[in-house]
Amino acid sequence: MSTVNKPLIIGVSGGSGSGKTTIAQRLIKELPDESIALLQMDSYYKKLDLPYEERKLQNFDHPLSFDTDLLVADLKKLRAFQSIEVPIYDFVDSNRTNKTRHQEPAEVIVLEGILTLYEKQLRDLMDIRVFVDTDDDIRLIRRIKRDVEERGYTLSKVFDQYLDHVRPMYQQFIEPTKRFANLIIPEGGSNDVAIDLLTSKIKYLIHQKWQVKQKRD
Ligand SMILES: Nc1ncnc2c1ncn2[C@@H]1O[C@H](COP(=O)(O)OP(=O)(O)O)[C@@H](O)[C@H]1O
Ligand SMILES: Nc1ccn([C@@H]2O[C@H](COP(=O)(O)O)[C@@H](O)[C@H]2O)c(=O)n1
Repeated sequence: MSTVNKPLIIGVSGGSGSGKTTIAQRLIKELPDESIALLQMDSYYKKLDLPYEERKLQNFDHPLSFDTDLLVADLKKLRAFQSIEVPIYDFVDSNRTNKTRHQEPAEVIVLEGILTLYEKQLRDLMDIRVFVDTDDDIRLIRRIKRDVEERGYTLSKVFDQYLDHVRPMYQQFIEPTKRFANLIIPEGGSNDVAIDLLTSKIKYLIHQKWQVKQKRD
């Protein structure tokens, strides 16, 4: 399939709390005239057949905690302009629900998540690869706030999980994927220049595709 006949796929990676979701949402806001679908890798955590007490102790920062096969298959469907059923994940229950949400295909797909640049199969589907690079202390502060306020975790649970899983997995698997990025964005969602550059590049690529299509038709 030629690049003209497929959507633009943007991968946004970075550590937990780096600002990936904020960047993805800003892109959607800055491109009001484009059809954009946001896909979050968090939706693709594997279903765990374990009691709650064991589930919540799992390592959710390891590549094997994701159903990458399903994510790759869904991304390929979106790339072929087919709709998908995205699994719905419950962070409070620490498990995938039996529910899904319908996702229509779009001209631009933004895939956001801690390990989006880890799997070659995913990287190969992307037109632009972004790594959001935010200092560890800032990411930890944001994470404490979010997990306590939104996910009902205790401070002790947040600290244990950070030291046991989040920090070592970031160092082992997530941070090394920076070298696969075309664009590294320091300070995440508040980096207006980086957002402007990214938005302009996306608009340029869409325009280019449109021009090739016009010439061909
Ligand atoms: N530049 C920023 N300044 C202040 N707070 C921010 C900034 N970027 C993100 N946040 C906040 O930090 C938290 C984590 O950001 P989010 O975009 O969800 O990160 P991620 O998706 O990488 O985990 C959110 O509460 C968000 O509002
Ligand atoms: N049951 C779960 C599943 C995941 N996490 C944490 O979520 C982080 C990834 O999401 P971000 O939006 O922060 O990028 C990841 O670091 C997991 O530790 C969790 O705490 N519980």
